[in-house]
This record gives sequence, structure tokens and C-alpha cells, in this order.
Amino acid sequence: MPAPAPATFTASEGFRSGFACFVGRPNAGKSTLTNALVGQKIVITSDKPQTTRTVVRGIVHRPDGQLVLVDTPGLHKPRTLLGERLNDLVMATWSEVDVVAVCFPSDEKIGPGDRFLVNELGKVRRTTKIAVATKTDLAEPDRIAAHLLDIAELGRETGTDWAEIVPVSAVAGDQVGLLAELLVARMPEGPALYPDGDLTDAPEEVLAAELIREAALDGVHDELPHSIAVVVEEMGLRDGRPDDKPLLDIYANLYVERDSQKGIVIGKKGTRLRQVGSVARKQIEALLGTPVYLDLHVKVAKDWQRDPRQLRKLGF
Ligand SMILES: Nc1nc2c(ncn2[C@@H]2O[C@H](COP(=O)(O)OP(=O)(O)OP(=O)(O)O)[C@@H](O)[C@H]2O)c(=O)[nH]1
Repeated sequence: MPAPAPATFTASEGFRSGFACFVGRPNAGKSTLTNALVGQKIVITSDKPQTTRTVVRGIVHRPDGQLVLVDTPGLHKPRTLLGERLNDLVMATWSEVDVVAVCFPSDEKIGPGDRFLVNELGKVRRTTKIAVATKTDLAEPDRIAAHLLDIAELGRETGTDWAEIVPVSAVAGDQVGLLAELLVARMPEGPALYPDGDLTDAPEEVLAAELIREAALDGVHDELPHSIAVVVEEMGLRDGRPDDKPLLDIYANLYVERDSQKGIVIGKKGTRLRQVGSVARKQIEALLGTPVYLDLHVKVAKDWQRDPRQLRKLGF
């Protein structure tokens, strides 16, 4: 006979809680989906591939359970030390979570990259796998139907047993609630892992740095997006302000790899940097609910993506 459940468990009988992560090729819509499920922007999104570097947890609160979402970078053929570390991080995360949801954008055909990823995922045996057809607002119904069949076929080819195949649009808000429900249903029974109202456990410094990086990525091209890293050096409420008029001081450095990139990021007479700072400041204010003074400097960290010492300094 099973041991009686502890008294505290009775209150949350039938309640489920656990961890899920979204994976998929770069640009598959993982971060946007995380934000849509959480209901607030906590992970940066960008139309530049591979911009998600930090593992940020989004927390979804529902009457039937709590979902902790772990956002990982995309898996890719590593070319730099950073690439290798990111891949290790992805594999480690897969084996620790209850569900891995693979995102396949509906406006793109399934390709070798997806096959590579699902094959790698197959090595992680115990974790439940769900397929998500993302961005359904960008595809016609018959294209979506064909896409769902392709996903099922990829499952058969790779020996992956999809627990569910769910079409969603994070932008249109279509089927996002259903996806949350299906994910919660796959979590083990247990009490809430985070207090009500907590949307993420990422430190505010990390969230602020990510929002600055997102603003800096807007409108830059080629290899520059991958060369940008942001570190918040100092963050704190300014002394001597009245309680009803707080001001949060944020001192941040934006790192690039070369002098030539510095010029691009700063722009003519500093116009670009001012614009980046202004956009980021508004986003941080919206997220944290406090007026912000943002002090942003651009620095060169030569070839930081290939340098283990620099990588550590930048938090990788
Ligand atoms: N129309 C539409 N666009 C979407 C949807 N979801 C994401 N996008 C867009 O697709 C792009 C990539 O979305 P992200 O959420 O950043 O993708 P990601 O998978 O997190 O990307 P990486 O960080 O590169 O791994 C962004 O421009 C999004 O606005 C969707 O449901 N519909």
C-alpha cells in the first residue's frame, strides 16, 4: 500500500508542477512562445538567429498547476568555444526537465537541422517529448496540415514518440492556452515550486542586460549580433529619493569584439547608442515598474567568443 501523502500535499491534490523547455532551430519562436505562456515579456526576442544565450525561467501559474519554463539557446554545430558551451548547456537541460517541446515553425519546411536536433534529443530517453508547430498565423491551413504530418513522420524516422503534436501561434495567441494545459498535464503531481505572482527567477540584472542586448541587436547585421554581450555592472535604487519617486540606477557595459564594431554600435555622434539606451530604459521600466537611469558604455573585449577567460567574465 502506498504511504499516505503528507498533510501539506492534501491542499494541492491533483495539482501538478514541473519543468519544461522549448527547443528548436534558431528563430523557431521559442522565446516568443515563452513570453506568451507567461503573459509578460521576460525573454528577449529578435529576428536575428541565436540571440538567446541566458537560461531564463518563465513561470506559468494555472489553477491546475505550475509550469517552470527554461529557455535554452538553439542547438547548432559548434564553431567557437561559446558554441560548445551552449550545446552542453542544452543537453544538460534536456535531461533535467519533465518535458521538452520541440518547435517547428509552420512557415518553414522541416530540414536537416531539425533532424539533427530530434536525433540528439532522442539520446535523452526519459524526458517526455512534445512537438509544437509554431507561427501558424504565417501559414495556410493546408500547409499547416502538411507540416503536422511531416512532424509525425520525423518522429517515426527518428524513433521519437511525440506525446502531443500541437499547432500554436504565440503572436495571434492561438492555442497558447491549450499548449499550457497539455504541458501541465505532463508534469508530475506536486505543490507549486514558486510563490504566486513570480514570473521568473532570473536576477533583475540579467533581465536588464538582456533587454539592453535586444535593443542593441535591432538593426545590426552580419556577424555583429553574435559579437554583442551586455553586462550590468551595478544596479541599485538611488539614495535620498522620496519613497513615491524612486529611481533605479543601472550601470551597464556593452561589449563588442573589435574597434570597428564599437563605431557601428555607437553611431554618428552617439545617436545610435542613445537610441539603444532609450529603448532599453523604457523596456526595463515597464518590466520592473520603476523609473530607471541607464548609464551605458561600449567596450571592446577582443574576440571574446573564443577566449575562455573573457567568456567567464561575460557570464558564460
Ligand atoms: N508571425 C509570427 N511571428 C512569430 C511567432 N513567434 C515568433 N515569431 C517571430 O519569429 C522571430 C523569432 O522569434 P523568437 O521567439 O525570438 O525565436 P527563438 O526560437 O527564441 O530564436 P533564438 O533565440 O534565435 O533561438 C521573431 O521575429 C518573432 O517575432 C508567431 O507565432 N507568429
